[in-house]
Amino acid sequence: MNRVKLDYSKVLPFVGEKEISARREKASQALKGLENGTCKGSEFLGWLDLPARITSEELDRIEACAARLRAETDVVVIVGIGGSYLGAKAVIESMAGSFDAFSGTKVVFAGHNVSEDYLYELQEFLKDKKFGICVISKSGTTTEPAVAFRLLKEQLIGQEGVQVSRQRIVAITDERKGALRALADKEGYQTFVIPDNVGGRYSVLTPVGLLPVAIAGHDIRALVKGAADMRTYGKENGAELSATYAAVRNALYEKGYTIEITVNFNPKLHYVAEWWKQLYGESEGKEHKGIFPASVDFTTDLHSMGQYIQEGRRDLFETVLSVEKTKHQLLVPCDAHDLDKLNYLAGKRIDEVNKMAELGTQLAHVDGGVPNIRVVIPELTEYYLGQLFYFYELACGISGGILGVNTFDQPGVEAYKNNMFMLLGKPGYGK
Ligand SMILES: O=P(O)(O)OC[C@H]1O[C@H](O)[C@H](O)[C@@H](O)[C@@H]1O
Repeated sequence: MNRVKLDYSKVLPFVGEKEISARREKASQALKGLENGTCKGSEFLGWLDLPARITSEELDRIEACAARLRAETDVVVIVGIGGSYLGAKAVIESMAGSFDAFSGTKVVFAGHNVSEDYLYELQEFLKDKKFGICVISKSGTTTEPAVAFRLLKEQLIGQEGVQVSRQRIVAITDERKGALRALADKEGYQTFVIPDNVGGRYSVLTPVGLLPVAIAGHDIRALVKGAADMRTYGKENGAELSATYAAVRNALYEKGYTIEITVNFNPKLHYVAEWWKQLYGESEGKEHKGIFPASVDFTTDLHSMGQYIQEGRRDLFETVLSVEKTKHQLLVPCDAHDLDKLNYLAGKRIDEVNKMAELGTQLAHVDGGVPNIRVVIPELTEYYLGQLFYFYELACGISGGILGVNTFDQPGVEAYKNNMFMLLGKPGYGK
C-alpha cells in the first residue's frame, strides 16, 4: 500500500533525536490511553475504529440519499459550522475542479457565518433553482446553522410547498437529543445519525462528512478505505506515523516553538488546513496551553507572510503538505522573443517550478530558524485524504495526551455564545 509519509529531518537541527524519543515514549503512553479507553474524555473515542466499523449498507444508504438529492435538485445547500462543515468542505475543495463553481456546482455552504449579505445573496442565487438542504448539527442547537436553516426552509416551502420541501431536506444530528432531532422527527425528514461517542471535529467519516461529499459526486468508499487502511497500518506498528508527528511537534513546543503553520503549495488543500486548525485548536488549546495552529497557502502567501516567517519572531515551525503527483500536466511554453526571460523554464513542468519553490522555501525557512516537517501525500485523491484525516486524528489524540489536556472537549467555545445570547436577549441569559 502506498501511503502518506512523514519527513522530520529538517527538524533535527532544532531538536535532537534524543528529545524526540523522550516524547515518543510519552506518545506510546498516550496511545495506550486511547486504545484502552483510560485517557481523559474517553467517552468520545468512537472515531478510533470508525473507519472499520462503517458498513457497506450504511454507505449504500448515504449514496442512495445523495443520488436522490442529485437527481431531484440543481443544488444542495449544506448547512453547518465547525466540525459539521469543515471535513466535507475540505474533501470537496480538494477533489473538485478549481472552476467548478462557474460551471454549475452541486453543493454550496451556509450556516458557517451569520453574515446578512451572505445569506441574502444565497437566497437570491437559489430563487430560480430547484434546491435541497442538508442540515448538519450534532447538538442541534448551534445558532449559526439554525438561523440559516430557518431562512432556507422558509424559502424552500415558499418555492416548492410543504410536501416537496420535506423530501428535499435531510438532517444529520443526534439520535435522540436536540432541537434539530425534534424538528426532523416532527416534519418526517430523512435523517442520519452522528454517533454520541464521536465529537464534531472528529466526525468527517460519519454521515456529517460523507453525505455532502457524496452529494458533490466524490467517492466516499475510497475516503473510508483510506482511513481504514491507515488504522490497520497504525495497528501493525504502534501508530508510527501519528505518534512520531505528535512527538516531534511536542518536542518543538517544549523548546518554545509554540506556533505550527500548516503550509500547502496547492490551493485545493486550503480547507484541509482549516479542518486541521479546528481539530488541533479545539483539542489542544486549553488550560492556557497548546500549540497555536495557523496556515498559509504558498506560493501565494510567500508574497505576504513569507517575510514574517523568514525573519519574524522565532517561535514558529512549519508542516508542509506536499503532494507528490499532480492530476494534470502542463509545460512552460517557449517564446521566440523571450522578453520575460522565462525561456530557461521552457519545456519544464509547472509542477517542477512549484516543487522547486517548495524545496527552496523549505531550505530558506530552515536556514532562517524555522523547523520544518513534511507530510507527503502521494496524490490528491479521496483515498489519500482518508489516510491523511486518520493520521491527523490519531496524532491529535496522542498529542493532547502528551500535553495532558482533555483532547475531546471544548469548554472555551461557550464564552462568546453566552455573551451573544445575553446581548440578543435570549430568555434565561441575564445581564
Ligand atoms: O454540530 P454542532 O453541534 O452544530 O456544532 C458545531 C461546532 O460548534 C461548536 O461551537 C463547537 O465548538 C464545535 O466543536 C462544533 O463542531
